Amino acid sequence: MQKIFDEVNSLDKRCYEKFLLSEDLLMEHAASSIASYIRENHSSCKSILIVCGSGNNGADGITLARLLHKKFDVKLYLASNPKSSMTQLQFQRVEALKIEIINELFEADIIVDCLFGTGLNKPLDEKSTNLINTLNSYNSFKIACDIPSGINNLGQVQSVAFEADITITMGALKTSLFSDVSKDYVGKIIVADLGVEREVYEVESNKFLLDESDMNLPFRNKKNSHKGSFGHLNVVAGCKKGAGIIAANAAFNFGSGLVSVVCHENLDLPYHLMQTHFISENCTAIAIGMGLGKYETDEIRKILNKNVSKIIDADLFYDELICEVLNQEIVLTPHPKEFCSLLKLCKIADIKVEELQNNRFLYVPMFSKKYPKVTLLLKGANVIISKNEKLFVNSFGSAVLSKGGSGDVLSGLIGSLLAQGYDCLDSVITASLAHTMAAKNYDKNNYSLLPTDLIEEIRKL
Ligand SMILES: NC(=O)C1=CN([C@@H]2O[C@H](COP(=O)(O)OP(=O)(O)OC[C@H]3O[C@@H](n4cnc5c(N)ncnc54)[C@H](O)[C@@H]3O)[C@@H](O)[C@H]2O)[C@@H](O)CC1
Ligand SMILES: Nc1ncnc2c1ncn2[C@@H]1O[C@H](COP(=O)(O)OP(=O)(O)O)[C@@H](O)[C@H]1O
Ligand SMILES: [K+]
Repeated sequence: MQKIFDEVNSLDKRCYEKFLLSEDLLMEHAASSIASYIRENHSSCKSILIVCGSGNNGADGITLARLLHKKFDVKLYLASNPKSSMTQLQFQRVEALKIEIINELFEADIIVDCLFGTGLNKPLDEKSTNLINTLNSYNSFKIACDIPSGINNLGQVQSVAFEADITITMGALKTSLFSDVSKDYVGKIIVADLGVEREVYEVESNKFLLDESDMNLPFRNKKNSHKGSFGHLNVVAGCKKGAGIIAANAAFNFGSGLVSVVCHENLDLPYHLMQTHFISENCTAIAIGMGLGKYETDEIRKILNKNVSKIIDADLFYDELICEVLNQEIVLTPHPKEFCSLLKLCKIADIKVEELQNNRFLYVPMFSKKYPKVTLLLKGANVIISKNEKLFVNSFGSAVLSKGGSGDVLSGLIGSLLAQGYDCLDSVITASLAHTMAAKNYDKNNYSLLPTDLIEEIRKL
């Protein structure tokens, strides 16, 4: 996993003070990383348009122009006059080189966006909005320097933002790159070193971006085993029985030794799933909430108080009963609307989905601070997983998963790992990664995935 930071100004400052690196040197490395990327990946491109603002993000762009001058046909567009001292210094250097400054935007082979970086501190004016809209309308290959212009430090986009194919971000990963909103703008993200290795530049952090290698699949290492060695998951099915059956199916395919669907009615289940009318005596984990609908409160309360691992999803986030179990070591997997209801029920905030989506990295820690024993997975384009003080982002998901039933598969995967003895956080991290990797491996198209296709891909991981 890789560290993520809410801000990096203090890390830049630490480089000046602790390692005696100058701002000029850091900037040279920033620009040099983009130059190397272009030389290595787009050597046959001809024209490069670098669009610069008045601050140090613009200064990165002006520096880049100097580095690429002559090797490529570089044109600089200055959206405003150089303001910061570094921008002015870099500008004097390109003036000495007589690099061409243009006043009209054009569809170059590559566009590098150096308009605003981490210094964006107010909404874009009409001129910047139009400029970014024009750049977005071009078919050029688009590179964002540090962060796509228009995304602020909270990962919000007020009007428009540069739609990058790749973001080359300076020094370390920033939280703002991983809001759900940002996902449509950042493209691929790579980190550029700023004169020291990343591990030297970075300090401690409690936020992490998950890598594929953080997925710890349930391989069966024990030779002397039987079905009971790999747990027994009980999936409680409610009025929308399909949800429970999908979850149960996902769980069985992810290694749980036994999976039973708990339902008062007799169900027509696939042969590998068992049915029980009440929670099994020997169950090692319970998945509940998916498609639950109306249920007898006392019965649910009894299930929620059973002393086994639990994953709670969907309808239970609208029921006050949930508040009774938030001091347990449990897993909760709400989508944004369900999380808003949960926040309201536990008196943390009364907000609309839009407010949550604009501030996911604010409300998730608020919840975890109040309920440190709960492992929370907030669904979304970039899934956020949080336990106690630590927060993890899974950015591998895609719109392939925007389908009814995708969340039920996820609940089943988490339940499966809980049943097999994983702790809550490990279950959620591995299940979430498996869920998104499986979706990534589905190669037909990005619209037709069925829960059964997703489960089929899980089988192949
Ligand atoms: N400090 C350092 O050592 C380094 C800084 N670097 C670059 O510096 C950037 C940060 O530079 P700055 O702090 O100068 O900030 P920016 O270059 O992001 O922009 C800030 C400037 O734009 C103005 N501004 C902010 N929002 C605006 C809006 N909506 N409309 C019009 N003007 C607006 C500000 O008043 C300020 O003049 C980073 O993103 C990174 O690209 C890198 O070169 C790495 C090293
Ligand atoms: N655009 C997207 N990018 C990444 N993941 C997505 C996207 N859309 C949906 N998902 C994932 O799909 C799942 C949907 O879950 P949910 O909304 O509970 O569906 P359901 O209840 O119908 O099963 C979540 O894990 C969510 O993170
Ligand atoms: K930028």
